[in-house]
Amino acid sequence: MSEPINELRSRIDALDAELLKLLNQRAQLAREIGRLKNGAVYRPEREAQVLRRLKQLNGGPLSAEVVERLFVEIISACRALEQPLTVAYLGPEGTFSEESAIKRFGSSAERMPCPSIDEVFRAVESRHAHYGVVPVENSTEGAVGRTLDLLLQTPLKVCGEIMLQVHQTLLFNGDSLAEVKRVYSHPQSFAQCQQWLASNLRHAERVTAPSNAEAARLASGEPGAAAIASRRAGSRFQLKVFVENIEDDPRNTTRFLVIGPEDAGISGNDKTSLVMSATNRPGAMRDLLEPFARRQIDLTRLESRPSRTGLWEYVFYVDIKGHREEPQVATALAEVGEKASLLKILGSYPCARD
Ligand SMILES: O=C(O)C(=O)C[C@]1(C(=O)O)C=C[C@@H](O)C=C1
Repeated sequence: MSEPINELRSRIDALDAELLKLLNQRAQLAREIGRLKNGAVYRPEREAQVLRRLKQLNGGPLSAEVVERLFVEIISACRALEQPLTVAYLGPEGTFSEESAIKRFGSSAERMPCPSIDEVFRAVESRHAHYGVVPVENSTEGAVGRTLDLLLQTPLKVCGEIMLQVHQTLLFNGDSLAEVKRVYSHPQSFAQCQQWLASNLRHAERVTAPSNAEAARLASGEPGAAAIASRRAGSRFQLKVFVENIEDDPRNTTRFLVIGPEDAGISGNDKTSLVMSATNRPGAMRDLLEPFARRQIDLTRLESRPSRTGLWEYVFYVDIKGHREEPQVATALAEVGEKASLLKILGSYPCARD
């Protein structure tokens, strides 16, 4: 090996030794914090602040995204020294839900795949898992109705959101697209790849599966079968990545919520999720939202769902900017509470995008 490379490598060795020492010092401090804590070990607001600060400090050449990924792992390892956490998600392994759970909790948290969104809620409610990760909306396909319905009923709180750019991959072990006789996928993924399928796989039979990972599993055992799923699912079931990024909208993003026993403290850039309903009279909804408008509190989302208590009655899912404990937000919420026939505060949590 050439002299300059050896010289650079020995500098890397020295830095690695220094990094290792510093990482263990950090882990030791986290452990001490863990001993002083009463209550939850996981503090979403603090983790959001740590990541935000580091991304601001970052001078490169590492990108903000890489810095975030590295420090999520460091925090994950430190957190696990305080207490090992179990995170339930919509399984099986290889789903986008699993990817989003890793994106937030890192790989030192234990993961519990669940067969349905209902089971994720149940696992956290029964304390078999500390936290749960559930999909709530997709930028192409809209709301995930089951999650919204369960949020209305659960005693759990929303303590985080995760935005995941969803890239769909055609996984196939053959040699050409002409050999694909059947495609397995989840209905949401089919919907996200409609144009690509219409132009490239018009003649293949489409078979829906309960999850993308299950689609990959089915395709792996059947010659002439392909799956639309994540790369992760492909490597889990030994399927070749045949075509990448086949989603119709390259910005295709799914938003997930983290549910747990408590919501998050104030991080300085937060959101609050609510469900509310108004009596059935003209202008009722406008009146309910007025306390937010008057204080210039941003609404980032408004979604209606049948209330299931009466025909043509609706509940409204609203996300606002700000934390429920911030004075402006707290007084607006109190006003809304007086007017609404139902107001449930689902939780406050750090915004996923700063
Ligand atoms: O600051 C804390 O409360 C810690 O426990 C430390 C730490 C970290 O590693 O930075 C770990 C877990 C918490 O969720 C937040 C931050």
